[in-house]
Amino acid sequence: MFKKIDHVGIAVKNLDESIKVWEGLGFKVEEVEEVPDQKVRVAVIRVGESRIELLEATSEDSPIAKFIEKRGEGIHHLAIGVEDIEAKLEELKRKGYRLIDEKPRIGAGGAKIAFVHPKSVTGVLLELCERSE
Ligand SMILES: C[C@@H](C(=O)O)C(=O)SCCNC(=O)CCNC(=O)[C@H](O)C(C)(C)COP(=O)(O)OP(=O)(O)OC[C@H]1O[C@@H](n2cnc3c(N)ncnc32)[C@H](O)[C@@H]1OP(=O)(O)O
Ligand SMILES: [Co+2]
Repeated sequence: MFKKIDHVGIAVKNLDESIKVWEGLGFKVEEVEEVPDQKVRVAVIRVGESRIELLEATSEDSPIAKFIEKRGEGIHHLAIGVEDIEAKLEELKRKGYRLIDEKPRIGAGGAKIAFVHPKSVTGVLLELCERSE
């Protein structure tokens, strides 16, 4: 059911500056994409079969803006690749996990994504991610 660690999301204040930092480390940003539904701009770095997502808020009410206000920059979420996101959501709902998204939404790269509340996952914001690749 779980395919791989799809990506780690990192909340940053300024995407362009953060890209310089991460590329200085030797990483390569593959693409930068805005995801209006999530009020974020994302820089995607591939690392083997996984990705790092640098996330900048595109509005004051973005979840990233609120996160940074409260906790500063840093690791924001863990995304796991799944075969069938609807089936997984059903299962977790049945088991009593607190779902932020009952139905998947469209995320970066057109993936189907859904979040599970950190209060249900030992303090980790968990993202389920189904890609058609
Ligand atoms: C581009 C796309 C993609 O991959 O394709 C993305 O990733 S979009 C990535 C951006 N989109 C998202 O994050 C969407 C899902 N996130 C959300 O719906 C929200 O951010 C929530 C996770 C529900 C938190 O929102 P809320 O308004 O409740 O904020 P809050 O500060 O009151 O947080 C409530 C409690 O959760 C904790 N909390 C908040 N954000 C957290 C995080 N990222 N990791 C771990 N804990 C977190 C807070 O410390 C607080 O705990 P205490 O009460 O103990 O202090
Ligand atoms: Co993500």
